[in-house]
Amino acid sequence: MNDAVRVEDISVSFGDSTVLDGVSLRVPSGSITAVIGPSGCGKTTLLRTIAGLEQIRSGRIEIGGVEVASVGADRERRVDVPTERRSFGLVPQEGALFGNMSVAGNVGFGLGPWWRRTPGRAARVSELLEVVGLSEFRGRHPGALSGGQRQRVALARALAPRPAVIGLDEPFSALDAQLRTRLRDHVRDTILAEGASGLLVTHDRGEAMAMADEIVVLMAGRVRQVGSPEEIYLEPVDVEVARMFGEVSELPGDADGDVVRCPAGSLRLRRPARGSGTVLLRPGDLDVVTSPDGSELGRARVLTVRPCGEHIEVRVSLFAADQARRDAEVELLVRAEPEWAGSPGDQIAFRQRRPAHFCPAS
Ligand SMILES: Nc1ncnc2c1ncn2[C@@H]1O[C@H](COP(=O)(O)OP(=O)(O)OP(=O)(O)O)[C@@H](O)[C@H]1O
Repeated sequence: MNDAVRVEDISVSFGDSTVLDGVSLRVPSGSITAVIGPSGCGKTTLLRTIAGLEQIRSGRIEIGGVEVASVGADRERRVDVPTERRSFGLVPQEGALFGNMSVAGNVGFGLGPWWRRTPGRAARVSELLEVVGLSEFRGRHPGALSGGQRQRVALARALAPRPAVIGLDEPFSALDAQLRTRLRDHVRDTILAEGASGLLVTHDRGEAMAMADEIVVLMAGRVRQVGSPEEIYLEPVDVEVARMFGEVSELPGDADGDVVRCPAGSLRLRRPARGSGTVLLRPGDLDVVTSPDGSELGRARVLTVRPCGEHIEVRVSLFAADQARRDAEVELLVRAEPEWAGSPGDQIAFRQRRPAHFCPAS
């Protein structure tokens, strides 16, 4: 598959400070890649650099198979295609629409200045308003739209000139949770149906996991991990990435091939490993045993019970093997079926439901 975006080993600095340090990533054509990372890790800078709004100090960038930026090892700038000639449509944070133009005017602006009579301009604007479901709002001004509608106008404006790639910068951060969830699917479907690919930057793991085919974890200007949402959730490269992608229990362990010994017992591993390190358990990795059948790993005391719809999340405390060392108590998250009726203070048995993930000590 061709890549809609290919970023190779780019570095970007502001004065003395290096904000992106040897970053590489790709967006395969017809897919969406999300870049996720904590505030200040360089997400917006990365998007602006691909768009041509910041310059690289080294590396190279290709969009739609065309080299748009490149700096050689000798630091000589070889290629630097201006923003408007890169096939990249940027949807900035909170849309950044023109308040004095109508919805149709904003979308048409994506095709170039209004006085330029691009052939088929009116038809393309109508088509896009239809696609984003805003045909009846074409004459309105952005001030009279909801946050979600404004984002859809911003997306239509970015899609207007048929770019190879749409870059989305925290597109839903100003919207409420319900609307955010609905718009995710709509935006993903629209981008792909228009034949474009997407590069989403966000700090919201739910957004990245719901929208992206591939996730790039960026930390302090460097790529820490690249993988599918499932890989990053179940096999994070380290504890920091694991925590970023949801609740996780961290236990010290000693791995020996397919098995790791830890305070929760001897657990099967997803991948063979050796030596000491940290066992990372997602809530769905262990579950509460309601009818004992010999597969139990151990017993624990219930601390808290949290119903989550499809299942119940139960925080438990393991009984320290050594009764003299009560301070060695370990907390774990386990999952129970919705019909389970336990409460804090109860004793439960638990078993392993899914192989565990292990990060060797570095
Ligand atoms: N034009 C600039 N001049 C100097 N420093 C800048 C400039 N733009 C960004 N920075 C710095 O670069 C770093 C990365 O900023 P960037 O906005 O890319 O991060 P981010 O991951 O998008 O953060 P957030 O999630 O908070 O938006 C920050 O330390 C920021 O202060």
